[in-house]
Amino acid sequence: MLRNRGTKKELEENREKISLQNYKRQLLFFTRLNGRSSQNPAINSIKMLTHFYCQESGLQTEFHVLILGIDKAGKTTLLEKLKSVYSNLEGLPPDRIVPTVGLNIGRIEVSNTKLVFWDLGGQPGLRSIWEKYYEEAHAVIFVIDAACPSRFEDSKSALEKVLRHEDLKGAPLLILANKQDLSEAVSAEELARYLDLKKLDERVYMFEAVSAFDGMGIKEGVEWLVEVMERSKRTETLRIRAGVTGPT
Ligand SMILES: Nc1nc2c(ncn2[C@@H]2O[C@H](COP(=O)(O)OP(=O)(O)OP(=O)(O)O)[C@@H](O)[C@H]2O)c(=O)[nH]1
Ligand SMILES: [Mg+2]
Repeated sequence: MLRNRGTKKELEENREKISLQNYKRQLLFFTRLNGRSSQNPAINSIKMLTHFYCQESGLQTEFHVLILGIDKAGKTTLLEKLKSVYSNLEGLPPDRIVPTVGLNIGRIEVSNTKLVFWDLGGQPGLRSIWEKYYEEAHAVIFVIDAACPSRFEDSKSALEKVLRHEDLKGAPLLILANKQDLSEAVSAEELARYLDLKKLDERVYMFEAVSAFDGMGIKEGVEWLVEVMERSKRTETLRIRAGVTGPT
């Protein structure tokens, strides 16, 4: 009898394992469909179901966004502003922000999409750390001090190095011309002309004029990023990889 009870338990455990495997397989299939718009109502229903399924089971996609740029560009000030704009948390005021040495993390939710920001230090000696985060990043925000032309060259070469890296292949890129509250700041168009980036051809990207001080342009930039990350092939690749190599 004891043995029978054991067998029943084993059977139940097996059944659970199989249904979990099936569920994972279905999820993989659904996530492959997810992000592509379709004329077929059945496909759209599946996509909606997937969204609901993922949310209910805590498997809602979380996007990892790297905030890069040279030192003093305004990355941490931007992160704190993002927290104030999109959550109930009051971000640190600019006068309490110090140069970043390690990593600052910020979590926000934009129209039901969870975003995790990784803000790294931009001092020359710290830039070699950036690449450790590339593989897991869904997208990159590259911040430039638009009011400081003497440092545009440094920003350009740092950004070109980022774009050349294999681990960031296909990652959407949002380039921010920051500090627009200063009268000497150049526009996003002028900055784009100056940078004249050659490696942008096949990448989804956008230039946006922002001020991490007063929040100008931030919502437009972030909402664009969410939209492109949801449709991005890279997101699909990261999802599949997480499904295949994640815990069973
Ligand atoms: N006027 C103005 N100043 C800004 C803005 N954003 C940042 N700053 C200032 O620029 C300086 C650098 O800002 P941080 O946010 O620390 O820059 P960072 O890019 O994080 O620098 P690192 O951590 O060293 O890489 C600080 O004095 C900020 O107050 C902005 O939108 N407008
Ligand atoms: Mg910083």
